[in-house]
Amino acid sequence: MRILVINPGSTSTKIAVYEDEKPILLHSITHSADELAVYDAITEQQDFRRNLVIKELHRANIPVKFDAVIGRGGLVKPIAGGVYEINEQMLNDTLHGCVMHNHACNLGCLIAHEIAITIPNCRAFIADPGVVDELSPLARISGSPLMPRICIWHALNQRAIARRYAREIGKRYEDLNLIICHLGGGISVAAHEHGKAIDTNNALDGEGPFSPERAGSLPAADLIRLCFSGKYTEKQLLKRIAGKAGLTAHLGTNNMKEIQERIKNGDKQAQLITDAMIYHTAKQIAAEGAVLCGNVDAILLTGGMAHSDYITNELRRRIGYLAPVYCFPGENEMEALALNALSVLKGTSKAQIYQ
Ligand SMILES: Nc1ncnc2c1ncn2[C@@H]1O[C@H](COP(=O)(O)OP(=O)(O)O)[C@@H](O)[C@H]1O
Ligand SMILES: CCCC(=O)OP(=O)(O)O
Repeated sequence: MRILVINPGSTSTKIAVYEDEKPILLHSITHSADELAVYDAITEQQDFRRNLVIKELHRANIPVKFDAVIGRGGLVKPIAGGVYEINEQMLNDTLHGCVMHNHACNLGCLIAHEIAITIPNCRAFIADPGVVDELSPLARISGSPLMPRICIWHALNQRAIARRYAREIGKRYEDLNLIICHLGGGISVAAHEHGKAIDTNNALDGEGPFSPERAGSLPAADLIRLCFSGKYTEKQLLKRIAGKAGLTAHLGTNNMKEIQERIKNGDKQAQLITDAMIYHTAKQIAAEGAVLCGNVDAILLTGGMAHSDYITNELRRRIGYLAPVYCFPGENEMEALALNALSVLKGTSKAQIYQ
């Protein structure tokens, strides 16, 4: 079986082709904040990112002929984890959903569908999208009944890393209590209690630590004052929450490798802002420790920034008291998506229907 995997992130587009379990292509294209700034809405990037996928397949001499195309799932309605067949309802909710969130992962479903319909007998899927919702009743309650908490997080990678860690230590994910911190374009920190993510910050909409391109938690009253100041449009202010926020707002780049170079060259501001991001991330990890009443088997650090020894060592210094800390730099998303699609194609599992 040949499977095409498409994973659009806020700072990258990742492409893979699998021949059953074996990757025959793994490729990641990095996008600078400037390159993406020309697009008003994320959905406007569909042609640009689809063309990158097709170009890469041509470059690698791989014909556009697959048994399935699977994309990173978008921000549709809150759903249970698992594999979903892409359908009209999902496409519609991705494009015009009542709670449409502007994030690159929405393109995963749109591009997977767009490519799959050009290939005879090719199925199109998504798996474990960022709206997988397993929050506990307590976690849903915020201080305002007008705004209950919801979660938008790196469900796919967190679950894949959790299962990988459990396998490595010879245990079941369902028997462990884990705190997993994904350090990507956004940062999500979740408390996994016996295989369920019972609490996580909303990594997109302004909750938790700031990140390469997210503001994280902000002073709410100041935000309201800014909204009514007449100085900004709604679109501009939403960009200040996700897109032109966090490291991008403070330092003009979402690229942590570049920021580390600046720090090496003595840039004190870059050092201060990076340290602040680590500080707030550590606080979020400690908060998830309280969710698990301190019964934490391990803390797992993953995502692109987990490649940085400076960041992981500083996090370890601050939260190592809570549980042993292990690093899984990068992500396991491409393999997780491919194996999810394969298991449906082989009939080992069934694709769920999005409604
Ligand atoms: N080797 C590395 N060292 C430090 N930071 C890195 C490294 N590789 C990637 N990053 C940073 O990780 C962040 C992106 O993480 P990633 O998980 O790929 O994000 P996304 O999927 O959200 O696009 C960026 O800030 C990027 O610069
Ligand atoms: C969909 C929310 C998870 C997230 O923040 O993803 P990125 O780090 O890829 O932006």
